Amino acid sequence: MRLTARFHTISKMLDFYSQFNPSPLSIKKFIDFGLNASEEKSFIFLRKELPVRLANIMKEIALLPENLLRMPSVIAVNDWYMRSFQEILEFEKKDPTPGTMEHFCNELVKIRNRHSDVVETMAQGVLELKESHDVDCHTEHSIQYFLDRFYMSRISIRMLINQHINLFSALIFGGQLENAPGPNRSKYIGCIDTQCDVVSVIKDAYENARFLCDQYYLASPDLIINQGQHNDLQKEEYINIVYVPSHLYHMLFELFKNSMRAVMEYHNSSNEFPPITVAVSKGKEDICLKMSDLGGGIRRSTTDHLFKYMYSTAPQPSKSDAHTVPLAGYGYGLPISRLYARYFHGDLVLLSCEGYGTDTVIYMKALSNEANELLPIFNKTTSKFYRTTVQTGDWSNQAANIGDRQISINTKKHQLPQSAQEALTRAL
Ligand SMILES: Nc1ncnc2c1ncn2[C@@H]1O[C@H](COP(=O)(O)OP(=O)(O)OP(=O)(O)O)[C@@H](O)[C@H]1O
Repeated sequence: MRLTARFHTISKMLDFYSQFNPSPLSIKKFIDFGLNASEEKSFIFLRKELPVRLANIMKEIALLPENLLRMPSVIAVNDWYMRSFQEILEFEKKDPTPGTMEHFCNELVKIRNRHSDVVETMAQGVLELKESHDVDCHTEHSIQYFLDRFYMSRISIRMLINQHINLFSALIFGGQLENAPGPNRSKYIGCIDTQCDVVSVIKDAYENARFLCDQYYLASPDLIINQGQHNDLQKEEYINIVYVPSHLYHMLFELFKNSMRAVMEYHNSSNEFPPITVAVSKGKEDICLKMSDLGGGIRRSTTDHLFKYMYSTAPQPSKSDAHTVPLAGYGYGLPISRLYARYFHGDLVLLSCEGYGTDTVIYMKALSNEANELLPIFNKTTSKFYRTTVQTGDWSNQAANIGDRQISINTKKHQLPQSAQEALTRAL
């Protein structure tokens, strides 16, 4: 097919599939499906659901600011999405024969590998933009909105692909998780651990972060875990959750790295490093993990920026690092961890006291039927968002309200003369 004709067909298919809303699944649904796993059902579901999720987010890529779309890394990411979208559409009308389903599984492995560097590459694209252009408020606002949705969509697509591959790939026996430790295999349904031992994931993440910390600072803070006494439901020794352990590990590892860095830097003149404490509790609604450090805390004015993709206090990685040190210094640790928490309707909240330390709480839904996927939907509201300019602030600090944060801008409004302002202040 000629190139323009093919482009026309893809864009028609994108229009078609983006009309559908993605179908969010709960952890319970993933489990129920996995227990009576039918490859044919999964194939039929995914050959529609994957193009729907891809098309929904690809329509948003097209709405990004022109400057960003022209960055080489963004062009590369866009190209991967186009290819993967097309490859899945090849199965649109095929009969679910064993051969077709095996081919489908192999294609999913190929797609998963193709997209493994998407986070870093997109981050690189944003850096390329920052280096070559002045980024205005509106562009920054759009990028923040987009990246939250784009990365969330990616988490969800990888979840679907991983479940299918883990359950049905001939290469992974018995549909179990590749790296599940031997005796634990039966607890896994795809990549979900039905009895995920929260404390062992905490210890695992701590040990790996501590390894990095020891290498860099030649010392590291100890870990104290408090659990059980806050356990609202049953006074069991170990708190278990039905969850994706790799997601929990990702969040904890990022938080440990941050806390360790803060503790080591804040107490650099002494040989004593206060421990990091993690409290674990199980309530009726949530399982909560609170990590507390005495690393000197964060300024309140900085806290507003911590979940922004365009902010990091760590040095930016050089381009040559992009494939060797994943995410190092992109400043994506907190925003991506919060997406993992929110993906199944949990959350990640940070509260800091400057001059003292920081508490970070991870919330996870305690009930698997309430742990529903949170997915971005492409619709008129989405398109309108990218077109809307930043609104003029209506508080005296001349700030524009943008979602849950504030950005200072210059308003065009005339100010009262100094004497009138003083008179007004006195009158009040
Ligand atoms: N517990 C903490 N104590 C003090 N400062 C913190 C803490 N957690 C985060 N920060 C500050 O927030 C910034 C952003 O953290 P984030 O994890 O998002 O990115 P990063 O650590 O800079 O880079 P990356 O995680 O991508 O390697 C950190 O650079 C650090 O300055």
